Amino acid sequence: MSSIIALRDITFRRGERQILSGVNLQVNKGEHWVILGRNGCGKTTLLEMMTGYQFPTSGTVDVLGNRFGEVDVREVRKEVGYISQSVIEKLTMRDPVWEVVATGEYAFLRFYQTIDEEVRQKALRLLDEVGLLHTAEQTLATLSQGERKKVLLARALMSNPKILIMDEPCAGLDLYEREKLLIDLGRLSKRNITVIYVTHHMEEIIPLFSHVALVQDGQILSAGPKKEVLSPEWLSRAYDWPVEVEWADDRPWIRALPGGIVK
Ligand SMILES: Nc1ncnc2c1ncn2[C@@H]1O[C@H](COP(=O)(O)OP(=O)(O)OP(=O)(O)O)[C@@H](O)[C@H]1O
Repeated sequence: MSSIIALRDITFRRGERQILSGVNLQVNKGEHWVILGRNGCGKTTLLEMMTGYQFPTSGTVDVLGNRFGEVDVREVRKEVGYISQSVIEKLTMRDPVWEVVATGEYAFLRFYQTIDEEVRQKALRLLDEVGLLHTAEQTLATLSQGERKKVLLARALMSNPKILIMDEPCAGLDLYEREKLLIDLGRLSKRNITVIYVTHHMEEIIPLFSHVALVQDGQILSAGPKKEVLSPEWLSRAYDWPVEVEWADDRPWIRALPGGIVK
């Protein structure tokens, strides 16, 4: 099995604060992972290790066979799509939607250069795939939160990434917008792409996902095939709260039990 991402013996310190310790996580080809854990446990920091935006204090990070620290991280990043609220905040709300998507083709925003017709057509095709072709000429500002997330997905796919990393893409979406976005994410199984997904909501773990990592206080509490990891025992430990898990439509649904803290 070939490794897409391998984090080995990672520790990450910031001043006095130990943010990650003893983290080992391997993502293989054909797997799609969800990372879960309480606020502040280190999920986003783990994603930053994978994208090379942070370097570990000790340990190694290999992405697509490249060891960070030994290669030009910018080259590796071309193969990695990233979707998060911070990416939306960097986009210009006054730009037409098709142009926002098209700029995903380039490693930088090309304010002063014209976009090739070929690139424009590809952007329109991807917009069509997420059901937003009719918005192509509108400005990004006129779209709903859910539509903006879909634009971000189309934009991330412009560069044909091998890995797609998503940090809470469904945050703030209503049930309708969430389900529509999840349908688009489900279609990623047809692409040769590895998905890494951070969320606080178990019901977003659609059948696409094969594996789950539970993070607690900067350590991996449990990691492996989703049905093994998403047990009431592991989840109750990860969230310090007793829970029950029910599977419906191959998605886990969680019920928090009354009664409080598990220790
Ligand atoms: N620059 C920094 N300096 C010190 N501590 C930091 C810094 N950045 C993050 N941290 C700490 O590292 C811990 C992990 O942060 P991280 O953002 O990875 O958590 P998270 O699991 O993604 O949280 P959330 O679910 O709330 O988004 C937090 O306790 C945070 O306060």
